[in-house]
Amino acid sequence: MLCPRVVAYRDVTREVASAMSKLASTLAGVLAEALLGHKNAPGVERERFPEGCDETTCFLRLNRYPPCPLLPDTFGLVPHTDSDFLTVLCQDHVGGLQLMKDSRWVAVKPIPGALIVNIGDLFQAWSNNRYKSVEHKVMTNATTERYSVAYFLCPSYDSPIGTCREPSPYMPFTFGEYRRKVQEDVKRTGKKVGLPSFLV
Ligand SMILES: O=C(O)CCC(=O)C(=O)O
Ligand SMILES: [Fe+2]
Repeated sequence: MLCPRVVAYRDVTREVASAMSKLASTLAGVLAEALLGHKNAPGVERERFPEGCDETTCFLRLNRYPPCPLLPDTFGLVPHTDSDFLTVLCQDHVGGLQLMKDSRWVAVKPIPGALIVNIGDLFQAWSNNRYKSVEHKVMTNATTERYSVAYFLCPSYDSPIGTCREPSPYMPFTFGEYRRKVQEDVKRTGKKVGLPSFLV
């Protein structure tokens, strides 16, 4: 039998996941429509976009960043882009998230109750680069532990990512092929190459 505290956490997690999931798919549908210029274009219905995403393929991650008093400027998370369609992020009051804007790192100020939405690599590919996968990182705090919760909107591994309009600057690929290539590139070069590996 689960203890009452575990049950309470599980129920809260379920509620948070369900709210973030609704928000992520609604936003993805709206952003797709904005590019296609009309609702329910052939093969792209707001409720169905992105195809292949459901509760078995998307996931929620709890990030914990312990305080780091000895070394200032330590990464909690190294600079990266997310390998999904989009990410809905909830951060606590501590701060530390930064994103790349106009070649400079900009701190994302925590606002109580606000969610952050980051475009991921798959949306950049599908949109033919109209939407940009944002590079971001997390810096640790010397004295205070930080938490964030991230919901990743991703499809099944066999889902083709496709494009909003041909010709696409990218070769056709499935999410599984993308993930494998990212891992291969990391092993080979020490870092994620991402979409440039799929340019035509
Ligand atoms: O903790 C954060 O604010 C960012 C988390 C993140 O970028 C990730 O989980 O991919
Ligand atoms: Fe991220």
